[in-house]
Amino acid sequence: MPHAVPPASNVPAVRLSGVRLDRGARTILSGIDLEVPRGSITAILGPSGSGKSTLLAALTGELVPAAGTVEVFGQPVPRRHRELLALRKGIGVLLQGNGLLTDLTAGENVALPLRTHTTLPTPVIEQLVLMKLHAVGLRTAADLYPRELSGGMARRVALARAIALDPPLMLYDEPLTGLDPIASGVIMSLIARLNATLGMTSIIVSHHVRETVPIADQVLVTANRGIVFAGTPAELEASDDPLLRQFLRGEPDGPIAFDPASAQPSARDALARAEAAAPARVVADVLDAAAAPHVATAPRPDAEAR
Ligand SMILES: Nc1ncnc2c1ncn2[C@@H]1O[C@H](COP(=O)(O)OP(=O)(O)OP(=O)(O)O)[C@@H](O)[C@H]1O
Repeated sequence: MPHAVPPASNVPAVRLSGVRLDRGARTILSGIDLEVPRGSITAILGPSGSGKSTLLAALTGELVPAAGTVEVFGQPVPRRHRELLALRKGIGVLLQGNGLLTDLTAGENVALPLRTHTTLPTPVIEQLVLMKLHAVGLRTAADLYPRELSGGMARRVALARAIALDPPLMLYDEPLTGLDPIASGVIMSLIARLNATLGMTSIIVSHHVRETVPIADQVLVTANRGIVFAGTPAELEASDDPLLRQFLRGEPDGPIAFDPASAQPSARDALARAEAAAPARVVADVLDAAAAPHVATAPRPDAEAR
């Protein structure tokens, strides 16, 4: 399979070189050079409309760059449909809308990618489903329907489904939208825990600066059609760049031209919500109560089966 991940390699999980991304006639991002090391967590922050989701779309091949190259695990993102599908099997995606099918139970939702993309026998799939639900602290929720789940539980089921095929790369687009502070803390802890335990690489697009930055190894900030910051959380914190300070403090005036038309939850709102975030201890208690002592890992279906 062209996009099987080499078992041990120094090739970064993601590499963009000289990338320009257009939407129609508009250039959304240009001159993008970045590397995402394997095993790391990268947070992509930035004002509304600055191109964070567009960047993710380039990684999944949904958006073809107008210039430059995008590589995932050392392979250029293909354009041919068949090869693109193979690539996408190795990329788990969690979107803010969850995308759970309402007439299927939590377990059936998690089983969906396994049934679609593998030829594993049903008892094995059932076992894998339980392991994935166990990994997000919801083993006992297998028979519940989405309407019977809280927002936080539904997000965790969606996460279990996103990791069903053991993707080496996970993309999260606003994983905290609509969640209360405690559920947000649980999700962020799970993302960090799964990344470490399952040996994945994670990229998180988020407005939730305070919750996202602490679990990140690398932070990227998009603004003004480019990446205006790439560094560690400590470097972000220490930066006195007026543009970054404006964004992090949610100030409306400054070097970032906020587009009022696309002013969704402003950075200020996001920071205000983040201020109310649950103390880490509460989050840890919830996780400990919900999750098992360790995250179960599933045997990776072989490349042919996927
Ligand atoms: N499918 C599309 N077709 C045309 N324009 C698009 C499409 N998707 C996004 N855009 C435009 O591209 C720009 C960047 O959008 P994008 O969603 O990448 O920003 P973002 O930083 O993720 O924003 P937000 O934080 O509000 O989600 C916006 O002006 C948006 O209107």
